Amino acid sequence: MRTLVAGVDSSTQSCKVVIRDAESGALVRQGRAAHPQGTEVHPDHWWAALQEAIERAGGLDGVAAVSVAAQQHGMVCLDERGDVVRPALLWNDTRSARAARDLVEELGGPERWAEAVGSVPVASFTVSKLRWMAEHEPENARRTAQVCLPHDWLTWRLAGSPDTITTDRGDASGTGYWSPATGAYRTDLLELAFGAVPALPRVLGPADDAGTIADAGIVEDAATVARAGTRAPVRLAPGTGDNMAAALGVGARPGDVVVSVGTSGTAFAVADAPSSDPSGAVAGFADATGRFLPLVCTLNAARVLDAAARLLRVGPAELDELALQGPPGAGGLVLVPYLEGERTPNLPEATGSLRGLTLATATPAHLARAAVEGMLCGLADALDALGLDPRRVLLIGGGARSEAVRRIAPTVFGRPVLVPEPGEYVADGAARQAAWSLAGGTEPPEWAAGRTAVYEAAPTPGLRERYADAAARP
Ligand SMILES: Nc1ncnc2c1ncn2[C@@H]1O[C@H](COP(=O)(O)OP(=O)(O)O)[C@@H](O)[C@H]1O
Ligand SMILES: O=C(CO)[C@@H](O)[C@H](O)COP(=O)(O)O
Repeated sequence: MRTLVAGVDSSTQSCKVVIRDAESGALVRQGRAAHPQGTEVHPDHWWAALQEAIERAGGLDGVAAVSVAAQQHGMVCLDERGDVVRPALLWNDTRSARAARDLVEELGGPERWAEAVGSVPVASFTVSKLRWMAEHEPENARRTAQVCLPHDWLTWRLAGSPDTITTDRGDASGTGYWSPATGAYRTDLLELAFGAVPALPRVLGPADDAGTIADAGIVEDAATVARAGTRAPVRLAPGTGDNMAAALGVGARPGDVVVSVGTSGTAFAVADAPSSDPSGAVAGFADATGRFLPLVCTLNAARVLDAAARLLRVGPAELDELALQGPPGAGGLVLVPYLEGERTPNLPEATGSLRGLTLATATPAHLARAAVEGMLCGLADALDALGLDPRRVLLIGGGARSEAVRRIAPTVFGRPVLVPEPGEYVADGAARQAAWSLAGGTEPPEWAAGRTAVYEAAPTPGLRERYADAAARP
């Protein structure tokens, strides 16, 4: 009988589960469930969505190992008994913007942070959220005995909430108090931010053992339980942050840049050495293979398309049609997509804007085109900020399902774009990590890569310049 592995992507908008053959990587079954809206969410909702997604994927029957990847940075605080202290503040919650600015100043400037942990904190980082809580909710801060991240918490719940919580290098690198260069916590920075040092998860290596799923870890129907009988223990892999898992899922190699159009927009690359950018644009994360993952993140990606579709009262397919009908450059109409504030550039209080509106550009097609182009201009800036000359640019994430995004991306990026078959690359990366934890060894198992479509088009003259001008003058 073949061995199966399960990969979980507990990201901002939903939880996805894929079940794959551990040896070949072939997809066997999958399921998903929605997460609530909002930038603070009680972790119990993630737990409920995980159960639902597992059920929709046909349960864990035959699965030998599970790995959970999840949205990065979210602050999950637990009390002495392991109960959640308050709803988690997510990566896209910007109330901690001032706390981040204060922390940068208190340590002596952005260079000091980049040197210490590879990244300069912005509102998204866990360290900034902890400072916000210490200042605004002292009673919750006092009750906080442990701090962990979304994937740590879900893995721990699957294990039946044992004494120790675990994490991995990738997710730890998004806290702001763990150094990818030294592989150690900087509890001095946590103390600076929070005024105390709560217990922190143990940082596991890429294919380490994070325990086994407890019987109570998954809700299963009676028939499945009866079929399973005395089931072999289901191993838990370390899990990781969603971008780290995406890199593993898409098989990113040095020389590739991956651009993900999810709730966040990210551009990242696998690197052999740690990075540190004092400008704060590039976060110097660790990856899920023992390497590193310099990454630029925007707060506004696929939801810009959702917002444009809502304004135009159309669905995603019609938005695509409209955007492709609109002229390249949208006749000078520019949408600056700071709908949730922005992280790169660091403008947490910014709002979106529309420039170049004339009688001629006041059409649904121009607006749809400007929305896709504006969102992609933000990502092109992210790509440029990495400072690499990539061999391949791979486009993934929910937004890459849009034909307009796929066809317009090369006109904005000024280079060909490779689009892997639409899929759940974060969950796939987690599944590959689960297979790796079963097989052992120093590298993840080789799984056959799917088909990749190449999109090529001439760059649209003046587009990036008009966007830069509009973004600089909100
Ligand atoms: N066919 C489609 N066309 C355009 N956008 C799509 C399509 N399918 C999904 N999306 C977009 O995918 C987004 C979710 O992307 P996803 O990567 O799953 O997000 P996350 O992982 O952050 O929860 C939605 O906001 C939606 O805009
Ligand atoms: O904050 C970051 C990266 O630093 C985000 O990329 C989050 O990890 C959320 O990811 P998605 O839900 O958009 O995939």
